[in-house]
Amino acid sequence: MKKSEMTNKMATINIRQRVEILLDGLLYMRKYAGRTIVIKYGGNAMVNEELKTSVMRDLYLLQTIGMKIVLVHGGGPAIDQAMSRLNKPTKFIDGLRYTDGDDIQIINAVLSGQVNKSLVADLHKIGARAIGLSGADGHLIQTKQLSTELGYVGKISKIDAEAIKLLLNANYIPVIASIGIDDRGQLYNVNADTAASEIAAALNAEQFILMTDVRGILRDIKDPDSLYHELSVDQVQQMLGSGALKGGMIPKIRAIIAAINNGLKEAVILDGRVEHSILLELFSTEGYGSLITQ
Ligand SMILES: Nc1ncnc2c1ncn2[C@@H]1O[C@H](COP(=O)(O)OP(=O)(O)O)[C@@H](O)[C@H]1O
Ligand SMILES: CC(=O)N[C@@H](CCC(=O)OP(=O)(O)O)C(=O)O
Repeated sequence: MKKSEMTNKMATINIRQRVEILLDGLLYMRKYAGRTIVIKYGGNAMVNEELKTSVMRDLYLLQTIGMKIVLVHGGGPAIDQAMSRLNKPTKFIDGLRYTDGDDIQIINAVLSGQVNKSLVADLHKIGARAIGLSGADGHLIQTKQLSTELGYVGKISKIDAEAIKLLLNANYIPVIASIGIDDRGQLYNVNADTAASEIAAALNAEQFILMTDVRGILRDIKDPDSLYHELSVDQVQQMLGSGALKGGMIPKIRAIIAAINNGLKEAVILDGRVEHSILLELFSTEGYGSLITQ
């Protein structure tokens, strides 16, 4: 066979494969069309710029094929950097950052300003329409003080999802920073997993995806192959009690349990370091991360 014939044959196979992939995907596109998907993005999964653009492209694709995408973000590493530039010590109590009167100003600037607008800019760069909000806008994330010990760390008392719905109906991707506000206009620092969980429940989302820097829930934290593909909410509750989950995984699992108790069918913990992990999760029967079900 001549070289040009070989190339033509390979091109045909590639096109065939592409068509088959599209047809396979159709089933899932129909499943999620018009449905709301809340994605929590933050931590170390958000640090790599190339990966960040790739995640934004996946979100744009999902929106283009008819899903309502809501992006809720944290930015712990960006806050750490700002604090260290300003020589401010950082203290965590049970995974939550002690936040004094100065800190909340810095954290608001980093999350609502720097991180939020950089995600909006990334979405804009690839052609998506996004609008950045903090939880203070449209009194979206209404909070009270969680405890005096933690300073200005907020406990969510109510989500007013009106602004999100307006943006989704106008075909924007809302990008939401995890800052809360109380009745007197005081801002609060809110854990982004918790904010995303409450927003997912308020929107009655079809899917709640938490992107992080591990494959999902691991039996042995040092062994990425020990991934739990599927767990029930009772099983993860037991794991919380037995100490099998540590550090940042604890607020994540608590957020998932709360979302499911508030009526969500399921949630997924997904590896934000792997390109297109969202598409691999949503467009396959096997999934890709750890699925937690009712
Ligand atoms: N059983 C477990 N399976 C997976 N990760 C775990 C487990 N227990 C603790 N972890 C830790 O939780 C971390 C994820 O939480 P965190 O770093 O706070 O994420 P993010 O910054 O994305 O919010 C993982 O990097 C891992 O070190
Ligand atoms: C109260 C509290 O701890 N708030 C978090 C908010 C940011 C966050 O949750 O960011 P990640 O999702 O990147 O971890 C913090 O100050 O780090």
